[in-house]
Parts: sequence; C-alpha cells; structure tokens
Amino acid sequence: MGDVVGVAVLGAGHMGADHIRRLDRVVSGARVAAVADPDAERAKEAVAGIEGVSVHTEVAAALDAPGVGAVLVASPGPAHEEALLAAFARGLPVLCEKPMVPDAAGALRVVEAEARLGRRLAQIGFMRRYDAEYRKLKALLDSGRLGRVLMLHCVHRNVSSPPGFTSAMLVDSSVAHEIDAVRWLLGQELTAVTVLRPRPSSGAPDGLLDPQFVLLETAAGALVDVEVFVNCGFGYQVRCEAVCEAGSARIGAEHTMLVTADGGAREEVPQDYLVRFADAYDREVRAWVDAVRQGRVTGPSAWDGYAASVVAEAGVRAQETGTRTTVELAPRPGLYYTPDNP
Ligand SMILES: NC(=O)c1ccc[n+]([C@@H]2O[C@H](COP(=O)([O-])OP(=O)(O)OC[C@H]3O[C@@H](n4cnc5c(N)ncnc54)[C@H](O)[C@@H]3O)[C@@H](O)[C@H]2O)c1
Ligand SMILES: O[C@H]1[C@H](O)[C@@H](O)[C@H](O)[C@@H](O)[C@H]1O
Repeated sequence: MGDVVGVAVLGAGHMGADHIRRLDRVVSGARVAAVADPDAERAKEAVAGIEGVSVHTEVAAALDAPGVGAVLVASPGPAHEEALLAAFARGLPVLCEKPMVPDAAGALRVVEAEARLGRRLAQIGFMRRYDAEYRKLKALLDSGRLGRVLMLHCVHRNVSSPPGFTSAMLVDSSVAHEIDAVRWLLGQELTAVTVLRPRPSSGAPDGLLDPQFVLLETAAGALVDVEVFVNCGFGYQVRCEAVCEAGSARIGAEHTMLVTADGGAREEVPQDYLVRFADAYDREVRAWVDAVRQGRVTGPSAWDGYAASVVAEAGVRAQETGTRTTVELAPRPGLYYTPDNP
C-alpha cells in the first residue's frame, strides 16, 4: 500500500459532511486534506476538530492545496462535470457522488475526457453495489440457481424530499440508484422507460409529482418496476424482489430489530439513507481509498454514470410526455470493457 491519501472533499452538505467524518474516523489510509464549499461556514463546521485541513470556497484552490492526492465530489449534481474535468486535468483519482452528471450530454463529455486520458480516474458513488444485501442478491442471480430473471419489483421511499427537489429528480437523482443497481445485478443495459403516476400525495410539496411508478425494460427482455415515493413520511425503505424462472428472492424488508412488548410487535424503520446504507458507504469509500493507494480505480465507472444519466434523461422525457421512451447509448469506449463492466 502507498502513503496515506490526502483527499479534497468538494461540497460539505449532508453527504460531504458524512464522507468527511468517514475519511477522518472510519476509513484508514486516508485523511481530509482540503475542503471546498461556496458556503465557507458550512465547510468549516464540517471539518471542525480535524487537523491540517485547508478550507476553500473555490474548487480549484482545494484541488491545488498542499497534500491533495485524490478528490471526493459531494456537491450538487449540476456541479459534478466541472469538478470531474478539473480532477482529470490534474490526474487526480476521484470518487464522485451520484448522479455523475445529471444530463446525458455532460455525462458523455466526462466519459470522453477520461477515455482520452486512456486510464480510469473516476469511481461513481452508486453505493448499493457495496451493500451486503445487494451483493448477496447479485451472487445468487449470478449463480444461475433461480434461472433467468424475469422481473424485478423495486420500492424506493424517502421520508421527505429536501428543499428544491424537483419532479425530474425523483427519476434522475432517486431512481438513478435503481437504474444502476439493475444494470449491475442483471449485467444488461436498459432499453426503454415508461413513467406513470398516481395523483400526488397531499404530503408532497405543491407541484411535486410524488409518487411515481417507473417501468424499465432491459436488453434481454426483463421488466423492472420501481415505486419511487420521496415524501412518504414514514421511513426510508429500499426493497428489491427478483422474480426468476425457478424462484424469487427479496431484499430490503428485514432491516432492524423486532421488538415484542406490551402485547404487540414493533420493527424500527430507518429514517434516512445515512442509516440504511451506513455500511455500504463505509465499504464504498474503503474500497476507493484502498484502490487509490495501489494506484488503481475500481467500482462503478464513468461509463456506468453515463448510462444511468441517459436512462434517467429518457425517464424524465417519459415523465413529461407520458409515453414509452427508448434509450440510445453512445458507443462504449474500450476503456470501459473491464471485469467490473461486463
Ligand atoms: N449516495 C447517496 O445515497 C446520496 C445521498 C445523498 C446525496 N447524494 C448526492 O450527494 C451530492 C450532494 O448531496 P447533499 O444531499 O449532500 O446536498 P447538500 O445540499 O446537503 O450539500 C451540497 C453542498 O455543496 C455545496 N456546493 C454547491 N455548489 C458547489 C460547488 N460548485 N462546489 C463545491 N460545493 C458546492 C453547497 O453549498 C452545499 O453545502 C448530490 O450529488 C446527491 O445526489 C448521494
Ligand atoms: O440524493 C438522495 C440519495 O441518493 C438517496 O440514496 C436517495 O434515496 C434519495 O432519494 C436521493 O434524493
């Protein structure tokens, strides 16, 4: 293993602050060397008590700060393209939160820039690939014991959406996780999207189309339905059931302790992703740091980020037009034919 990696964290909001804590206290082999956020107070608060961190309001200043050898991008999606290209220009490995770049044209520019470098620098933050339950499901499906997958039924519920969350973001920020998980679980590209919606919940902010029902079609003819409901009010729930030719398998239902008392039984429901996927984020960042220290980059690639953005963009069009929308991917550069990306 190489030296301890100095990481510049871009964005010190919910995710950025949690990753800063993780780099500082959970994952060995890395340290937070710099942080950038236009909100300097937020950045200072996120690194309070951590020694040797420089605080910046400009991304470039953080990337060029002494001791920086890698970048973790946790700014809002629309800021990711610029951050990724700036990291590539400096030859810095980068872990970029999802969505890699929300619009497909911008995502393709990132893929093309990395392909021109001729080596991978980016890992995309699709942390479900590091979740123990998802990994177990993938191993079972890969084993062939249940035969071919015919359908996946997915549920993705958040207690509430943050301010500024739009109807499009239900697809390109939230369902982005299912889009990636399905591509990874089945090893197939997605070919078409349809979005239907019931009447909006009265618990959703005015004008937000929440919940939605997203139907994905895969290249080999499987169908995937996703209920996405980001103001359900009662808990953070992520479920997936695979229905196969010789059996079915379900993850995500049994997550916490079942308490039986006072003549009843009660199961706690996690209230957010930081609880439900805590172990997955730890494993994701640990895998990234370990790879960086060995001079490698593994995990979900910029191609995976691009493919997710194309499908999500088709989903947003499908949401607006109410029609089935097909997905067209650009040719995949040779760089992305690796064991991680079948
Ligand atoms: N993997 C997951 O489960 C997961 C969970 C939550 C959020 N996310 C992703 O993480 C990213 C951040 O989300 P969040 O919930 O932390 O948002 P947030 O709004 O809480 O924080 C974003 C922070 O970035 C700062 N910022 C804005 N523009 C910036 C720029 N150009 N450079 C640096 N910082 C900038 C903002 O001031 C803010 O402090 C998003 O891409 C989001 O989709 C992923
Ligand atoms: O940015 C968040 C994050 O990606 C969560 O994992 C997801 O459950 C939310 O719906 C999304 O808004």
